[in-house]
Amino acid sequence: MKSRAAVALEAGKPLELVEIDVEGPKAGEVLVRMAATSVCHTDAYTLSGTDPEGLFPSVLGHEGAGVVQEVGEGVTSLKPGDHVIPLYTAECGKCKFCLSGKTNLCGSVRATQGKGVMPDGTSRFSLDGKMLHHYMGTSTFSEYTVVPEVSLAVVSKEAPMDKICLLGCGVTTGIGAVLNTAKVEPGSTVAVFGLGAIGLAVIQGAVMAKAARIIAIDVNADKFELAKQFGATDFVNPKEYSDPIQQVIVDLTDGGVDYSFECIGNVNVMRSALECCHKGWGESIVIGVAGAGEEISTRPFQLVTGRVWKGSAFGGVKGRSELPGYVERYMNGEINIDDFITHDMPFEKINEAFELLHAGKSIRTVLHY
Ligand SMILES: NC(=O)C1=CN([C@@H]2O[C@H](COP(=O)(O)OP(=O)(O)OC[C@H]3O[C@@H](n4cnc5c(N)ncnc54)[C@H](O)[C@@H]3O)[C@@H](O)[C@H]2O)C=CC1
Ligand SMILES: N[C@@H](CCC(=O)N[C@@H](CSC=O)C(=O)NCC(=O)O)C(=O)O
Ligand SMILES: [Zn+2]
Ligand SMILES: [Zn+2]
Repeated sequence: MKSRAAVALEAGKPLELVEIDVEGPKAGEVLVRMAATSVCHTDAYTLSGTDPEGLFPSVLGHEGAGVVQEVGEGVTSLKPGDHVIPLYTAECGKCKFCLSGKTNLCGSVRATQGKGVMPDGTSRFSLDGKMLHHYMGTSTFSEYTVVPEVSLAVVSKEAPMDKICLLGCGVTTGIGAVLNTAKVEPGSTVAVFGLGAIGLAVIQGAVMAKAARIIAIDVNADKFELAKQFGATDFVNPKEYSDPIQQVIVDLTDGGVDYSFECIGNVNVMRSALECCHKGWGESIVIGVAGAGEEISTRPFQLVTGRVWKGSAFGGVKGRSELPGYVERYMNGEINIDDFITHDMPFEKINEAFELLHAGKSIRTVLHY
């Protein structure tokens, strides 16, 4: 079938709006018609060419929601008409990871996902007869996409897809990093580096966890107003200080924070986020994604003296079993998604959405198919 899509033909170039060919679902696969998608910084990162797993040409996009059109052979947990959120972190429920009880990472489709193909090693997308790669197992920048059954969460049909698409990545990642990865306790002091959708969702999670003090840090002061609305209590622009930012935060907090979150993807800030943690117990959670060849460093003494460095993928959330609950919590007002959406546009304006993100003018732009 034909499908409207925005294709990443080459690194560093705008997406091309074209009609691609999409093959029907094979065994264990599902054809989904996307209703809405948003642009996450990770899409921009891959498009920039710095993602070591980045492949071109490809159909990017991983923050979306849609409706099942057709299921492949052997698919039993979904049917046409179901509303779904594609998951870049699958949940098969059977692999070593899923059975460990220790992680939300799933091993069932991750290897082929990273190679830009479906689990059978082939692609369902082509343009003028030339194969296009899939992306993150989701490829939400095509109106029709094919996704493994294990990479789809079935959610309520009552929920607006142009809002809950943000649960496919940004909102869930930030809230989950606080509640599942850090397990922030009431009364804690929290520092959040980077106030895009991920950082704002961390702030929302910290409020849910009843943190006493939430320090919002960004080099773009325009981000502070929304951070305040989400519940941040202190605002720090590193550009206004000559001291290293970790020293500024340590001085502000009588020795450092209980928890810090890096929501940028900058390895120097990752170091600052660790070093602003309190001696003896402070934990720093890396959420940001850094480019090929980038490495983190600190003095081992920082860890010897009790600071902990951790990472978080999709907020530690198991998508198939837990995302329907996130949707319910949005529907009953416990989770705020609406305030992340600074722009709504038709899908055809997707390159404008990337420009707004790069310029620091948007939090999330929702694109409507
Ligand atoms: N681990 C995971 O599961 C996930 C990771 N990510 C990653 O999280 C990061 C954030 O994503 P978004 O919120 O979509 O990005 P964004 O671009 O909307 O937000 C980044 C924010 O960081 C700020 N910033 C940049 N340099 C800074 C510095 N030196 N100090 C302080 N603030 C600075 C920017 O002004 C901006 O407000 C990206 O690296 C993305 O790839 C995103 C989703 C899931
Ligand atoms: N391809 C990248 C990996 C980037 C990465 O870490 N992705 C995050 C999600 S980012 C979403 O916006 C993640 O969940 N990672 C876990 C995983 O299994 O990929 C690279 O190679 O650096
Ligand atoms: Zn994302
Ligand atoms: Zn699994």
